Amino acid sequence: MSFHRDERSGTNGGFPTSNGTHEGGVDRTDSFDNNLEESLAGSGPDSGKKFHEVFQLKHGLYADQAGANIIELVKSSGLDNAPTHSLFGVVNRILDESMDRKNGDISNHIAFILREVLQIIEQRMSVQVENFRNQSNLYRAREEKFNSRIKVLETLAKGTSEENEISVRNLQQIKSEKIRIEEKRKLGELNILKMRKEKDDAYAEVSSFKQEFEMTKSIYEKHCMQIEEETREAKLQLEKELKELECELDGSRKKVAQLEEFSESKYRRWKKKEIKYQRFVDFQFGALQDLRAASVLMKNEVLKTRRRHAEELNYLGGKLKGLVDAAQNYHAVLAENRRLYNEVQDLKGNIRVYCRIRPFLPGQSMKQTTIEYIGENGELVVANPTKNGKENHRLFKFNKVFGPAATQEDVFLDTQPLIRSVLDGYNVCIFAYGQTGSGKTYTMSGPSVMSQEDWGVNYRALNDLFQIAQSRGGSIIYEVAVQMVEIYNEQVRDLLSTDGPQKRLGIWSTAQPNGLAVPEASMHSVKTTADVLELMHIGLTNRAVGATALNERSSRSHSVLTVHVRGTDLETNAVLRGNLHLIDLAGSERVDRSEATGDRLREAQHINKSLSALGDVIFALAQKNSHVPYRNSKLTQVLQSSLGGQAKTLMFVQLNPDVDSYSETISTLKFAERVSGVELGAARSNKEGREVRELMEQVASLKDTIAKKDGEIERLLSVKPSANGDRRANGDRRLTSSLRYGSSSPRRHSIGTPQQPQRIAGSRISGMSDKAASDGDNCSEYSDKHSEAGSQQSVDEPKHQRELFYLPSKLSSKDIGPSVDDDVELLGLGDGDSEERLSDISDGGLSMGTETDGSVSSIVEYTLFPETTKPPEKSENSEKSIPPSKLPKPPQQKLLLQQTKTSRLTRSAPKISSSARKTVAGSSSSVKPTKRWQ
Ligand SMILES: Nc1ncnc2c1ncn2[C@@H]1O[C@H](COP(=O)(O)OP(=O)(O)OP(=O)(O)O)[C@@H](O)[C@H]1O
Repeated sequence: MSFHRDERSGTNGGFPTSNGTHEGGVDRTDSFDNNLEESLAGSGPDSGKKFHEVFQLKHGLYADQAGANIIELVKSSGLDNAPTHSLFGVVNRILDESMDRKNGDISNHIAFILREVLQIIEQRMSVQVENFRNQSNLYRAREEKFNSRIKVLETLAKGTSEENEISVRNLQQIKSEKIRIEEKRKLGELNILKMRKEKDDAYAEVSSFKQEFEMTKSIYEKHCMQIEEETREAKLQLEKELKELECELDGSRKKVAQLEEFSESKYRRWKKKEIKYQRFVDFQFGALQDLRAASVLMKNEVLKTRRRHAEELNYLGGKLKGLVDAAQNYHAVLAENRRLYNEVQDLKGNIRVYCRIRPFLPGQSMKQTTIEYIGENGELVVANPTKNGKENHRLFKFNKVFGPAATQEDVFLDTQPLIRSVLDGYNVCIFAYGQTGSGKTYTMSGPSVMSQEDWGVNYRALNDLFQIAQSRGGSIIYEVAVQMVEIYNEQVRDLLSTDGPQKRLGIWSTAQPNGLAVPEASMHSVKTTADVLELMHIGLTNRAVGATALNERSSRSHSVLTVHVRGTDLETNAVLRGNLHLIDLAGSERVDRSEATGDRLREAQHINKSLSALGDVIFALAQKNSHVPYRNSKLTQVLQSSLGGQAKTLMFVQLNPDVDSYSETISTLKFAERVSGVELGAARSNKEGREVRELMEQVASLKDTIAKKDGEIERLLSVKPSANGDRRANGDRRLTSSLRYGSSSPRRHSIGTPQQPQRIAGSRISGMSDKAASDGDNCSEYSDKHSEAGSQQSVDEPKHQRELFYLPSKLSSKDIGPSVDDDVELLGLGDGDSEERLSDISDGGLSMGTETDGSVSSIVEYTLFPETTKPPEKSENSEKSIPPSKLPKPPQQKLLLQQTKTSRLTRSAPKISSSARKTVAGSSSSVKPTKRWQ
């Protein structure tokens, strides 16, 4: 549907203009459009404006073409002024688009526009109809007017013909005019009809618009309702949330209120405090002022006091200097004390032999004892109760003899001094020797570690060591570590190894200054006795034990516990190193008596061999041999650092009093007797320091001087003519002897100095065993010389039975008397060669004191100690030797003092003084060579 101009006629249908005149042509057509536009505009500028405003408000929402057109239209002329056909065009487009889109939102606005457009069209239509009605009335009025004129004119015509003719012409004109108007009227009516039709069509179209609009509206309303519903729900939700928020807000408000209240109260409190502090500060300030004043006073006072103190300090300084000097002296005195202490130990002898007799064990009460007498000063008389005869009794002398009743403590009391020496930097070796079951383990370890009373030397020694170390803590800091090894079948095993004693260990070939003979053996630092107990428990558990006929749990190995002590002097930083070897030797019984065979026999052979080597070493040391056969057994290798001129040695000789063990007892005692006669030289502390070096140098120069003088004397003596007679020669020799061994000369020599031995070659010198002969080239060389010397000196004994005698240091030829001089001469003491010969006594000249009949095994022939050897006693007991009248009188007067019978020294000096007797006392009372020495 569209409104459009009649282009063909170019008219607007002949409608009258608004001013009531009939205007033809173009003007009238334009006036229709103008009227229509006017009518649109006439519907009210307000409505157009309103419409325009609505679009102004909403135009942002219309992005479609229709909206754009409308906007364009409204912008250009306003809706009210828009031509009707434009309006219809707009309406058409809107409807087309709304049909396509079905958009509720757009339809709403379109509906609004359509309503506006339709209202405008209706208004225009009604205006048009009104116009047409007015025009029709106007035409009717004109028609009536013309009709009245006609009547007038007809009247006039009748009056005059001329006038008539004019009137007729006018009339004709009027009639033609009338016809023309009539035509126009008819055309107008036709136009009206046409317009009415158009109007009906427009109405129909509008109604369809309305329907569509209603539909769209209902959809839109539904949509709106839905939106409203959603909005309501959202609103409810929001209200709910709002309420919650309000609740929270209330809570927060309350909290804030509380906080505010709290902070308010705090603020009040702080305020109060501030006031209080302010007062306090004011008060303090006041006090400070007072103090300042007081401090000024004090300062003055202090200055005065300082001056006074300085004076006093000067005074005290003077006094303190005296004290420091005294303290230094104190240290010197302490050192001197220690030196003297060790000197006393030295004087007691660096090798000591204690004999301990085991009591009979439960069940042995009926047994006969071999112990006849135990003297106070170390005498021991043994006898075989099954045999009679005076010669059956034998007297031995040791440093100490502990009877069966002696307790562990008694034994340790005499051992204790050596422990202190370890802390002074000496090497100490304590070992127990004796046949199986004689109590070696009992003495060294004790029967049980549970009670302190039972503790043996080992535990007590270490306990003591810790105590002394602790008491010296102020001046010397000690570190103690232990190693424990076992020598079994000539194999060294670590008893404290965590892997058990399986691993064989190597040992140093030469003695190490740190005493570490077995470097591979694990070293365990110990701080308390408890540590030691724990370690020794492990060690004893690991120790190899085997069963023998003599002792069910007899140890068949040597166990060596080595305690390494390192002390650092806090004042001088000097380092002291001492080692303590505690050895529980394997049983020394004869192989044949132990009924050993197979493995046991092999064990026994190894044990015998190592004990024999021990004896060899001790005696090689005694003789100051240049070669000491340490390497002949693992035992001597391990003990090397503690068996020598620099060490102190203590041997426990363990005896089984049972008569069945008599021969073992004798054998053991002979070995011990031999050892007790050995002088190893003065022990030397392992103290590293300038002092020691200086002393060494001093000693060396002294030694040179003495050697020179000795040489001179020898030379003088040798040039003296023998014609001076024996007596004179004797006198010279006496002089020599006196020079050499005079009572004023010290018996022991200074630290580590290889001294000329103070000894006399005896009439019998022990032979050398096969084993010993094999002890290196040196040994054989020495043995040859030795044999030669022996052959020269032996007078009434077989060549192979040679003996070595020692003259006590304080025993001068003068003391002994002429007869002793004779002996000295006889023994070749005055002969320069004698020294050499003495030192030539081979390493192998000694052996363990095991007796054997030689029938069991050639290995046991290592028993090399000659029974006839008579070493002099060298300990302090020498000086306290028993006078003949006080010699022990064993019960039943069984003891026969036969020593003079076989001892050359005593035999040739029957009236020898007590000091000479002590030599005798130190040897066995009965001397009889056995086939072993052949
Ligand atoms: N002085 C003593 N007092 C009491 N009992 C002792 C004493 N000496 C040793 N015994 C006991 O004698 C027995 C043997 O002692 P022990 O085992 O010490 O001998 P051993 O010489 O070490 O033997 P082995 O050579 O087999 O090791 C043990 O039962 C021990 O308790």
